[in-house]
Amino acid sequence: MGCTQSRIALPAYDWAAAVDDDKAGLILRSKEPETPADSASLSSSRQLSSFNTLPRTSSSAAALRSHPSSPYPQFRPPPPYSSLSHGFRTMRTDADKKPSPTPVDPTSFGNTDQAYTRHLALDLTVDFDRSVLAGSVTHRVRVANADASEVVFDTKYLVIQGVEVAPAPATDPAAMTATDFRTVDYHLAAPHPKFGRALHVSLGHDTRVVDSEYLVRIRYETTHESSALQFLTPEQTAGKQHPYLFTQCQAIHARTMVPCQDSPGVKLTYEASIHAPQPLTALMSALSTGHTAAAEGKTTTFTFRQDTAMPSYLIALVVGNLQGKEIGPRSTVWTEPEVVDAAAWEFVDTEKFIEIAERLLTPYQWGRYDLLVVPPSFPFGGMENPCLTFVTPTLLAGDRSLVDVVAHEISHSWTGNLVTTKDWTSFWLNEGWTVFVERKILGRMHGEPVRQFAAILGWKELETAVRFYGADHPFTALNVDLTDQDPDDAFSTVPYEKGFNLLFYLEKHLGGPEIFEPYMKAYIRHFAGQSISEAQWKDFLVYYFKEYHPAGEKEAERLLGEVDWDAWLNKPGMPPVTPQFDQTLMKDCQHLAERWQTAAGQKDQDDAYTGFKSSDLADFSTDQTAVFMELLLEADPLPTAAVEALGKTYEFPTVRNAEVRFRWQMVALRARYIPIFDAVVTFVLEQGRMKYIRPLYRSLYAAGDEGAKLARKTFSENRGIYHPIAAAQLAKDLELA
Ligand SMILES: CC/C=C\C/C=C\C[C@@H](O)/C=C/C=C/C=C\[C@@H](O)CCCC(=O)O
Ligand SMILES: [Zn+2]
Repeated sequence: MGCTQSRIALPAYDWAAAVDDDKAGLILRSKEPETPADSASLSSSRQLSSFNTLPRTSSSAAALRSHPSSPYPQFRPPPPYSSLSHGFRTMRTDADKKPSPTPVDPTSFGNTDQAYTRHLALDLTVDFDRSVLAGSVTHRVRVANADASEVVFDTKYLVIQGVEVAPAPATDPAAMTATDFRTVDYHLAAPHPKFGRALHVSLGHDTRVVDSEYLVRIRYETTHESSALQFLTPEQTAGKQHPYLFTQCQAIHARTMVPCQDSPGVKLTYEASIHAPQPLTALMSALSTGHTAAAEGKTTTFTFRQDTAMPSYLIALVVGNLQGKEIGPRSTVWTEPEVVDAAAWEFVDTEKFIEIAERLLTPYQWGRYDLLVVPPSFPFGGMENPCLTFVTPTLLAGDRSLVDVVAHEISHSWTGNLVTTKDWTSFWLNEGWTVFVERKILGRMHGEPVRQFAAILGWKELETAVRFYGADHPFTALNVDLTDQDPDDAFSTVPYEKGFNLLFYLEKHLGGPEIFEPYMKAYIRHFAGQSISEAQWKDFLVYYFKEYHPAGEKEAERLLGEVDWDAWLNKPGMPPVTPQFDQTLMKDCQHLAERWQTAAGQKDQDDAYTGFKSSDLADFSTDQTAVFMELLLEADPLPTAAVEALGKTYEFPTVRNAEVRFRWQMVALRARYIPIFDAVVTFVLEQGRMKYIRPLYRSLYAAGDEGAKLARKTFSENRGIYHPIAAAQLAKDLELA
């Protein structure tokens, strides 16, 4: 069953008032409430706040009022706070105030500098018999340029059936219906192999006025090629009784589900009516506003609203036999009934993560934070769909050891979903920031050595990626040229880990967490609701530290001047600075890996491995076991006897934890250990998370003739079980594309 929540509009935060209040001493003020709901939320939200951990420079008080030299004329910087009180609402994200249409996005045809979507309404029927979505989308389009004669949407693998346009009702900016729709000409451009077909819609009116708005209704259907959608047969689900559908729109698959300006530079709100066969439940990346069963008892209509502006890649839908179990005051975990208890147990710390993130950044903006455990073919660890994060069941380790992915997706509620990269060339702005916040959360939960150790594991994964591509490969730079490139092809751990390391380095270099954490809040507050470029990110960082660095502007300038920005942002390969991570948790991993390598070097000695005991790993965390195995993967391949001893000593062949199982199989494949092949095939057919299946298939493919044949055969015979995004990448990996 869908849940129903009403959304309370948040009062806008008034920086100027905050400055006055700050000077006066203690209280932060919001603007006068605009609605009774605002008033209700405001009365409970005026709170005292402790602050000013960061001394101001002498000029900063004046700067807070007006800052003519600022590259941000409207910017009134926040006072730095050491903590945020719960219930204190800082901002409202409002597409009206902060439209950020981009004139240019290398991966979108949207003419967003001319006309851009502010809101859209979906009305879709889920047809499991034909495996399509069918219905309409209505865009509320705002004219940004008086010369705009058309609006251009992205489409790929869609059947467009008709387009109508009407002037949007001016009296009600939220109204999505009009009586005077008229059919207009549209034109589908020739298909681009990666980006699909631009849909040109004539606005059809003689007078176009900047800021005027039109409703553009497009009737359409998806097709079997629509790569955002995976329809599962009942046999592919845990319950085996009902079909299932889920979507994955990042990076540029939203255009295969709905005609839209499919650029992260455009933020929109949305509403939806989804008609699904009974007894299935539909959920979206939005708040549920109810559901109604049709009179004839065959379908249920589920309705949704997302009132916080977000980019198209965050549109998400799931339809299946879903059951929810509450795991926190604003969180329910949704999954098939067969796994709901296990999922609720695994993710019990969700609320703690959200609260830590709120203290680090700003209050949670999206109302609900629900989790959906998707069937095993989900191609990623998690996807940060607002209000409803999608996660892979490979996180269900039974010991809560893999929930860092949930901390990661929660962090995206700020970095990525509130503050968004304006195009995919700076994907690291989403991911590097999110890994940074995720590890801050883990550090707050489990201590600084755990954060540092997670960073070491990340560094190892970055080294692996750079080794894989080659140190001069353009995909190993933070900024990637995506001209004529499908972002999926450029996707790797690099933006995650190199981006993290840039922020980790800056934090230390600029004076440590006491100085950097207030900047993190300021960054979110300043850019919330916007899509930004890397240049905007950097300008604000420089501006902030020159204004607020406790050692003064000159020292801040000196420190910032020492950063090799070009190497960090534009050069391929490993980062220009190698971080000194805390080694507390690393030493034991290193020691154990060295012992194995020494033993493996004594090739002819029968007793080379007798010194190893299962207790070697008894005190290791999952991350430590993973790093131990990463160290083995970095070194020369182990001899067969060592692989056998390793598996026997630590019982790796029976371990279910996906991170350990994956690395064990990688170590064995690296050694071309043929007895592992069956287990690898079992694992790659059990789940479709690309983090595991792509390296495993590639390694099997590289493990001699037998391995190569088996890899191709396994994939060819089972291609249908994989998500279209994963299947496309695997076909390339195995040279079958
Ligand atoms: C430089 C690359 C430019 C753009 C890439 C943008 C999107 C890539 C696309 O393939 C989608 C990625 C979605 C990722 C979702 C979740 C990840 O955080 C999961 C990471 C891997 C995992 O844990 O399974
Ligand atoms: Zn992420």
